[in-house]
Amino acid sequence: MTTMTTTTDAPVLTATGVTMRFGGLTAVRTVDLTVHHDEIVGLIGPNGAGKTTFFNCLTGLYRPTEGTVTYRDTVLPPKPHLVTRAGIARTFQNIRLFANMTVLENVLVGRHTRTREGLLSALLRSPRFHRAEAASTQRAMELLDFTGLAPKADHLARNLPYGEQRKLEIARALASDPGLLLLDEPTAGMNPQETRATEALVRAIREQGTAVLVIEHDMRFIFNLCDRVAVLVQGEKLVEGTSDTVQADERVIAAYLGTPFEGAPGQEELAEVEAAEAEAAHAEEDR
Ligand SMILES: Nc1ncnc2c1ncn2[C@@H]1O[C@H](COP(=O)(O)OP(=O)(O)OP(=O)(O)O)[C@@H](O)[C@H]1O
Repeated sequence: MTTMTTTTDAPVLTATGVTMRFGGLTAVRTVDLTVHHDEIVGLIGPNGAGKTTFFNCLTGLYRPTEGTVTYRDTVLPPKPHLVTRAGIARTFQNIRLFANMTVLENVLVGRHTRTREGLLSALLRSPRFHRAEAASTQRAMELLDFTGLAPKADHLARNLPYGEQRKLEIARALASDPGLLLLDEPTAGMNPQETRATEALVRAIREQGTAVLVIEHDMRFIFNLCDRVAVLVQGEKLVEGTSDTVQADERVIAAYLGTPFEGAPGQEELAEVEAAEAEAAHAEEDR
């Protein structure tokens, strides 16, 4: 298991020079990013900008071609289970629940990295195993309460409406008691009411002591919620700053937000951005 020394003011996440190449394509290029324990940080950018690839580097699904990822004071090995155990949990862009398991069981699955009981103890169904199981169930129920899903604990995950399935993914991720939660498009497919509820949930998660890094295309969600926003374009961090700074940045408007503003970039600059997006779209088609 990874050992770590925890200091209160160290960032929970420090990504340094993270680069990910797939053959000739550099999906993420020397990206630095920090997240502190009390922050909600947004990661935005056009389709194909490298946001999910960056998440995959942070969570050990990909071994970055270059760079390091540090959780508090520990450099993380690129292994998902070690990253989870260290304190980083995530949700995915496409819902990944166990459809035929109950809501409670799905959260219990997320608890396993925090359960120390070995196989032998489980097979013998020792008193220690029963105590651990009861504690896990209690924690899972607390999380279902927290996310508003407790009344549906016994329902099959596949029978939940879409917005609740997304909430369940968050509850399951929280079951590993993370210090940092990564959310990949948590409001995709949600109606405005569900989106506002998710906003409140993310704030509550931060208030409970878990920092959040969130990828989202809903700009109202991002700018309402985030203390800081980083913008990726073609794999590179274009701008990072407060919501106000990022919204007003001409390069971000040109490359992503696309809202007309005074002193808009010239045709040449816009053509460059369109070409960049077309290139990213071709790369996607070629996958
Ligand atoms: N496993 C892979 N192999 C090859 N290329 C990949 C792989 N994963 C991603 N890419 C490419 O890397 C680039 C970044 O993709 P990524 O999915 O990270 O973008 P994104 O910003 O998350 O996009 P979206 O907002 O559409 O989810 C794209 O050009 C994509 O085609």
